[in-house]
Formats: sequence, C-alpha cells, structure tokens
Amino acid sequence: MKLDSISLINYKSFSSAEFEFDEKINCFVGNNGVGKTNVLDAIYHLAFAKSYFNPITVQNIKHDEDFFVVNGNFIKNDLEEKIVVSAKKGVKRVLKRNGKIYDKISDHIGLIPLVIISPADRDLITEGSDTRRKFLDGVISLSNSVYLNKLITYNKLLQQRNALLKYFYINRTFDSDGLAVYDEQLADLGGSIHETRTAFLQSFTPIFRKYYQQISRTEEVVDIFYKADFTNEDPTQVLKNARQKDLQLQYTSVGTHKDDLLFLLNDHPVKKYGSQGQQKSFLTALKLAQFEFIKQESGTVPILLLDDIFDKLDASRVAQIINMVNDEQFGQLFISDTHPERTEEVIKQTEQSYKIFKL
Ligand SMILES: Nc1ncnc2c1ncn2[C@@H]1O[C@H](COP(=O)(O)OP(=O)(O)OP(=O)(O)O)[C@@H](O)[C@H]1O
Repeated sequence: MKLDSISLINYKSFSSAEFEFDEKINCFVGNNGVGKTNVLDAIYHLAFAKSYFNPITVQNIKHDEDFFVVNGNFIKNDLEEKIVVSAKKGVKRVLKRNGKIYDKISDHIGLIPLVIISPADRDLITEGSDTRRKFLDGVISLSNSVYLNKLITYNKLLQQRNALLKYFYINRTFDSDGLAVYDEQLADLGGSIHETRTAFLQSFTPIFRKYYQQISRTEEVVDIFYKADFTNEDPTQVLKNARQKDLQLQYTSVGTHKDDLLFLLNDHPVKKYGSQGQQKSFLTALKLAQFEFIKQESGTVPILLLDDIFDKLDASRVAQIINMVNDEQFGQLFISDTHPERTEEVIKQTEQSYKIFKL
C-alpha cells in the first residue's frame, strides 16, 4: 500500500498544496502550527473519510471558504487507486474511488489500511471507557462483520430497554415479562460480544506487550485487564440483579456497553502512575499492535502516520521506534516533527529512501 501523491484545496490551513511522496519515509517538519498534522490528517481523511482530529467535517474546511477537496493517488496490489474526498457547507461529504462516487461511505473503510499514532491518542488513557471500547471494537470489527452486526443490534436493543425503563419510571408501572424479553436478547448478544472481546484480547495483549518491551528496553511490565459485567456469571442473571437499580436510574447499568480496559504499568494504572514518556510508549505499543492486526487481517501492509512521535520520548525510545518501523514488516511512513535536524539525523540512520517536506 503506497501513497504516491496528494493535493489539498481549502483543507484546514491549506489553500492549495501538492505533495509527491517517497515510497518509504516522508517527513513534515516546521514550527508549531504550520500544518504538519493537517497533512497527516488529510491522508487519514482519504482512508476513513473523516478527520482523526475533528469529527465535524465542515470544520475541516479552511476558514472563510465553502468547500475542501483532498485528492490522493494510491497504489495497491500494483493498481492505481484514485481517492477523492470533498465536503461543501450544507451538503453531504462525497467520496470517490477512481471517479465513482460511493453510495455508502462505509464500503470504503478497509480499502486503505492505515494507522495513526498521535498525541491525541492520549484520550485512550485519559478519557472514559467508551474511548477504549471504540478502539477495541474498531480493531475487532475490521475483520469480523458478524461481531459488528451484533454490536449494532445490541445497541439498538439497549436503547429500547432504556426507553422501557424510562416509561416504567414516568408512568409508575412495571412489566416484568416485557423487560425479560430485552434481558434475554441482550444477555445473548452481550455474552457473545464478551466472548469475542476476551478471545481477541488474548491474542492482542501479548503482541502489545512485545512492542512495549521493544520500545522501552526495560523491566517495565504492561498489561491490559478486561473489566466486564458479563463474566462467568449468567448474563441474564446479571441483568436481573440490576433491575431495581436500573428502574431508578432509568437506564441499563450493566452489560457489555459498560466494559472497560484497564491499562496497567507494573500492576498500577498507567493513567495515574505512568510518566508522560511511559504513557506515550504505552500508546505507541497499542497502536503498533493494532497495525500488526490490521496487516494480518487485510493482507496489506498499512500506511503508518507518526504525528509528533518524538515529543516526550527519550532518544533511546525514539531510536527503538524508528528501528522497529524500519523493519520490512512496516511499509510507507509519514512523520511530523518540529525539529528538522533531529528528524533527518534519525531518518538517515535507517538507510532508507526518504523525503523531507519543510512547511
Ligand atoms: N478549518 C481551518 N481553517 C483554517 N486553519 C485551520 C483550520 N483548522 C485548523 N487550522 C489551523 O491549522 C493550524 C494547525 O496545524 P497543525 O495542527 O497541522 O500544526 P502542526 O504543524 O502539526 O503544529 P504542532 O507542531 O504544534 O503540532 C493552526 O494554525 C490552526 O489554526
């Protein structure tokens, strides 16, 4: 998977720009705010039809303009893939592949395998459990559409059960059988979602730990603990036990929609006890494990975007990361950094072809 070139019109800070890329390493360097991350985000936009940083599409249109267009020329399996994503104020965004507009944008997801590692990933550590579930579900769903459908159905049922709880509360009524219908279905789907997540984490966690070890080269031990309501107990019983509480709360307080991942460093929460560099290493290892999974499942080497990767990491960890991604199992890289000299020095050591774009 290679990106040959992109052009941007009215994308964030850019009025108009074109870039022709090296097939291995591409670096964007320059001061804060010059648009390095914006270029990476434009590439992300081509793969996922949305920004990694700003989910509100129109806010990615350059200030005082009405539209943006991002054009990318990829090569996948020796074939050209011309992807164009555009958005206009007041109109739905449009995504085209080789001149043909997608009816369903979701059909595009997966065509351009891509992983981004960015300071914004810290949300995975600092934000609520939904951020971590999204990450987990995103990786699993890429190769498991049955799982994705189960998640969608589970969420629909959950909304219906919550509406029923609200109805009971407002009307001071209760219908045990009515609730039981939802409980059974939620327990069934939730139990299966829990099983898939457990099995996934069993294979994902060792890979993640391997990457953390490679980055840190220390005795530090990291782990991911899966915190779930539907464990060994019968999920129907778990839901039943929570009924009184749910009726008061008017929503379903237990289930797979409450699952969380606890990120641990030497048995302690990395959020509380990890240094900034350790947290960044943790997140980088998570994303590299995600990369390995996507590669396995798609059979294509994903594009890797490393946004501000050198920030907060010591020289040894930076060198380890660059060594790792220099390995032939990694493909084309896009890196952003504020220090041109530092970037070039590190990149030269890889003895790979590279291009530096001074913005
Ligand atoms: N819709 C928009 N229209 C115009 N400018 C925008 C828009 N969205 C973001 N920007 C501008 O883009 C700039 C940020 O660019 P970017 O995040 O790419 O910087 P960077 O070079 O990566 O900086 P840093 O080194 O601080 O990470 C800011 O000046 C911001 O105001």
